[in-house]
Amino acid sequence: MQAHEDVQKFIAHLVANNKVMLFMKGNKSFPQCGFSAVVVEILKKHAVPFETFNVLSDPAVREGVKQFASWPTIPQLYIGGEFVGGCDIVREMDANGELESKLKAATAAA
Ligand SMILES: N[C@@H](CCC(=O)N[C@@H](CS)C(=O)NCC(=O)O)C(=O)O
Repeated sequence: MQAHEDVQKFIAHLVANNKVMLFMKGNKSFPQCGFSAVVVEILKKHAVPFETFNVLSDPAVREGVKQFASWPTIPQLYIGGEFVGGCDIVREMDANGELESKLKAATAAA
C-alpha cells in the first residue's frame, strides 16, 4: 500500500463494507497487543461477526487509520461505519450497555 489517498480509500472501503470492523495489532486468534486483545474478547463475548485488519502487516495502514479517525492509537473499532473508539471506550461502552445496543442496531440491519 503506497499513496496516501489509496490507503485512505482502502480504509474507507473496509469500514463501509464491514458492519463491525476492528483495526488491531495481530488477529482474532493471536492478538499482539493487550489493548487489541481486550477488544477482541469483548466482541467475541457479544457473539457478533466482526472483521479485523492487522496493522502490523502494513505500516501505511497503521499510520493511515490514525489520520482516518483522527485517533492516535490502535485498536480502533468501527460499528455500522461509525468510529467508536479504542480499548478504553469499548470497555466502558461494554460495561454501560451502549456497545450491545450499537452492535444490535448495526448487525440487525439488512
Ligand atoms: N488507551 C488506548 C490504548 C491503546 C494504545 O495505547 N495503543 C498504543 C500501543 S498498542 C498504540 O497504538 N501506539 C501507536 C502505534 O503503535 O502505532 C485505548 O484505549 O485504546
